[in-house]
Amino acid sequence: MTKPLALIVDDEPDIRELLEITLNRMGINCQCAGTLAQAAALLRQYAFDVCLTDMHLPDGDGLDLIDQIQTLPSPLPIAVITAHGNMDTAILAMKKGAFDFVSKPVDLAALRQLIKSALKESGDASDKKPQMQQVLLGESAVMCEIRAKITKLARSQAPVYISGESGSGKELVARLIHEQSSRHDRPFIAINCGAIPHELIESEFFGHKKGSFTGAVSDKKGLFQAAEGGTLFLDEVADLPLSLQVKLLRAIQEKKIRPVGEYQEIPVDIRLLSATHRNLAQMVQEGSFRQDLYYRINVIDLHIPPLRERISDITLLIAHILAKLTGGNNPSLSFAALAALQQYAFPGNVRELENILERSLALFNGKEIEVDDLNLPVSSPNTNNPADYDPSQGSLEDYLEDIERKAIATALEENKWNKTAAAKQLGLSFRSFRYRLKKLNMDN
Ligand SMILES: Nc1ncnc2c1ncn2[C@@H]1O[C@H](COP(=O)(O)OP(=O)(O)OP(=O)(O)O)[C@@H](O)[C@H]1O
Repeated sequence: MTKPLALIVDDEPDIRELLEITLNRMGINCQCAGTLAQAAALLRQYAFDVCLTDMHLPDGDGLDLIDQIQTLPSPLPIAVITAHGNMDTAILAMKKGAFDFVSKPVDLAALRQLIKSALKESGDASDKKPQMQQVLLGESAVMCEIRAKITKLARSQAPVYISGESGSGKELVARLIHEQSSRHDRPFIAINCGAIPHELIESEFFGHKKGSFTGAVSDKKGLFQAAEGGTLFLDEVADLPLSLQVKLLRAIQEKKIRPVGEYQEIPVDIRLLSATHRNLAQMVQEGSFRQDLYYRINVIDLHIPPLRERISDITLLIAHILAKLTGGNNPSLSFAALAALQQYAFPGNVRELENILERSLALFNGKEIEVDDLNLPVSSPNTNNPADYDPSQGSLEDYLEDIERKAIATALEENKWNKTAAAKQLGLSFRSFRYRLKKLNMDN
């Protein structure tokens, strides 16, 4: 088996040597460069598996090298070495696509861990990825973009902050990032930060030592350690008490935790993902969420739009949810029921759609799900859609045709007028799509 090859870029010969010896001991061959120009020459000459670079170089900085590596036909994981405490540079580097960072003075154990993860990542890119357990459905342009982003983000260690309304799919997105990452064979630990009593939260996160407080009858590992090597998903991160926010910030910055009642810090290797349906930026302004923590967890921001803003995804979601609930024996939905769902604002997003369909299955006549079976609350019309039906303005048929025309026009536009793709997005066969175009005089 050929040994992996690393590119080390640092202008200080002593550091280059230390890094080279450390990597050689891990069975990794190295090429070293003291400047950006030398690094560029080596990148043209060799196929590297990983790159480790200092930030300050005589002819530029590490960020330039990140840019350069992103333009390679198959970009390799690049990690940056930052000055101690300079998290801003580390964040900037990760925003630009760096895999991870390590701060000076370089902790060799942390460096070895980082290099192992990076090599696993570059190896996994060519290996077969695991079969996905979950799917993020939706053919709207925004959902296609989110899927592409997930694939890209899975290759990095950068903290991702997933925003979006309740039930819009934030946890699903977090699981997908984990499943597609090199950490997929390690734990994915999801914590609902709002569900843990404040007095227990520190011990839940970081663990505790026996006797450190009443009730601590034995040593206990916390969730950070449970997620070792994997991903920690902090759901409802806005609910974290301020006292824990300081400790979390330290854990992220130092990549170390200290269990309650313990003197020694323990290194931890986790990928941090977080989410909330609340407006975290506003909470920072109000002083109820620490600004420094906000910047650390929000290195990459991924926003999931509410379902009412991607109505074209509804048909696909309905088919998927009904198949899941009925084991593939999908009942059909009347046209009016579908139109009613397309008109609905879904304050609870996809989770609410799941609940509505589950309830309707208990109520429908066994043939077709009708509007009444949906039991939709009357108070939440979708303001992204045409106004409520008013019989004085025309027949129901005209009204429904209008909705259909708008849905088709949107799908065509989103798919750059590709009819096959538009039909797929709407969950229609091509034949039925063509028929509708003709019926609505949209086929010219
Ligand atoms: N695009 C999608 N494709 C398939 N299923 C989805 C999609 N979006 C959401 N779901 C499903 O909807 C349900 C709610 O999603 P999820 O729990 O990820 O939402 P959330 O935003 O994390 O909610 P909360 O803010 O309440 O924690 C789950 O069953 C999830 O699998």
